[in-house]
Amino acid sequence: MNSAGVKKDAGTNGTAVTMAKGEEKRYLLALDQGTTSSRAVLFDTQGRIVSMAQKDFKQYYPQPGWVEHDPSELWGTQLGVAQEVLEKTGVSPSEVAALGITNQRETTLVWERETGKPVYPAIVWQCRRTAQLCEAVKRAGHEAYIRTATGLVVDAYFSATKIRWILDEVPGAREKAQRGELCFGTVDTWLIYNLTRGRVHATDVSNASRTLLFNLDTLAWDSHLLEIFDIPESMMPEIRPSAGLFGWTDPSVFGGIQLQISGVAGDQQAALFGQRCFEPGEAKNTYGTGCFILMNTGNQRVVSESGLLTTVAWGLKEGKATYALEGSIFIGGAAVQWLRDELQLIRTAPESEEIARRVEDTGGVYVVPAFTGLGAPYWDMYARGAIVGLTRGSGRDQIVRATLEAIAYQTRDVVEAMSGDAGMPLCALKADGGATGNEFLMQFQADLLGVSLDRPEVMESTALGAALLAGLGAGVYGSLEEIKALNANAKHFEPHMEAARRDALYAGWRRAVKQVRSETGAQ
Ligand SMILES: Nc1ncnc2c1ncn2[C@@H]1O[C@H](COP(=O)(O)OP(=O)(O)O)[C@@H](O)[C@H]1O
Ligand SMILES: O=P(O)(O)OC[C@H](O)CO
Repeated sequence: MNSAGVKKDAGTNGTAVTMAKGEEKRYLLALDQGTTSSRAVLFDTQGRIVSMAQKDFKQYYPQPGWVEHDPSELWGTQLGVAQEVLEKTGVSPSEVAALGITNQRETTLVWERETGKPVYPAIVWQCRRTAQLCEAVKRAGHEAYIRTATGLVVDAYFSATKIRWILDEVPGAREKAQRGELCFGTVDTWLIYNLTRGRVHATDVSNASRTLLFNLDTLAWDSHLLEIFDIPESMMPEIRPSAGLFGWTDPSVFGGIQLQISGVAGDQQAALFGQRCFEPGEAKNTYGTGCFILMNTGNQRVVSESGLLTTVAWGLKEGKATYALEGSIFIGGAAVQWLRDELQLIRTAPESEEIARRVEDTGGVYVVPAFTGLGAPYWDMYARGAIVGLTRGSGRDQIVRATLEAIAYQTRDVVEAMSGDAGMPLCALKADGGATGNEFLMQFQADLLGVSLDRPEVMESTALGAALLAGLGAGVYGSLEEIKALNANAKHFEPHMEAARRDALYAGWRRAVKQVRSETGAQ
């Protein structure tokens, strides 16, 4: 590790910056710009959390199905927490070796290149306003090309139709874009632009791979896709590896000190990196409101037969990428919120664990939380939730337990699809996210998959991933092996369930899912 401060780094304009002798660069600062809050986490170079700060910001729902964020609030809250975490720990920015950025993905911003003024609010990944535009793109026969080139599906989730919407609907936007006066960016790009006071317009390969405009083979913007979505190439940021120098923060940002931004990745990919899933077949599941499962597939871009997404996990060198398969589950921890808020069977989320443990099993009860349809591998948007297998003896304990188990069953559905697509079995699962506090769920998950599950001590995998990428990009770490060797204490859950019981339980889940499928989805 190179933490002593006598090395020379490339400065703002490629000039050499020499650190003062004896000045220790002992910290890495991660900015984690999420869907509901901005966080800053300060790590030491061993990957341990020193301190963190978090601030929520407002969600805007201007019409049913529309979701927006205020770009100045994203930047303002993110800057605020970054400054706060340094102030409250008394760490000087000069002790920070590098800054990493991770972010909610796909969310789309368009601003004026010269002034930095957004032409419209940020259109959030959850926003459905461009669903019809997606239908039109499919009707025009572009679906097969898009799926092959991008590894994604034609859906309002991704950035391309959101950019197109802004160009079509904001008066004057298309003309300005054609004159090269507008910049598009996902949230990482917006933060980099502001941190460097407009000097850098760039993104990393993992974020680029979520736009529907990026070609997974050439690792560049795809001119045919830009044509399909009618987006001028001049708006697009430069694409860089996830680790390496993006630029230096403006002196005005951190009290006269310039920090190098040297790690950038979308939040799910950063979590995969933070969990050190560096080998093909290694996977992580983030158990939050929904669940996001990513499996490293190495330098092989796997085309899914089961509707999973192919995405760039990260790129560590120009022209190179590590790929991943991604499957998302719409309702994960949200099912526990439903138990608490709608059914009022529990008072707090952690209470679900104690209640689930009161019974040996659910007595054949399955909860299928298809509240908003079923995602991968079913893709049945008309399926709806159900509680099946009720008997006279079924009560609160069984329903609570079955709800937690449903999170594990859905994970197994995705993992099976992934292993089939990738032709490689899952070797172990790394877990993070709020619901991993539930040890009943963690053990049941290991049992149901028949593989071990690790829950790291440092729960902030996303921020850690950004910090480690930044450390790698800044030369604090020399290799992935060095990162792997850092202390990564985890609680380990070994599978204990017999295979016959595991299979019988899972078969029951598959039958329950069948019962909730819509006629359209079941065909
Ligand atoms: N002990 C617990 N048992 C089960 N679910 C939990 C527990 N603690 C939190 N959760 C669930 O985890 C989710 C919050 O996790 P978090 O990672 O903060 O989500 P997000 O980042 O999606 O907002 C909530 O849906 C909550 O119901
Ligand atoms: O901000 P999060 O953690 O909800 O993550 C959002 C995802 O990146 C959306 O694809």
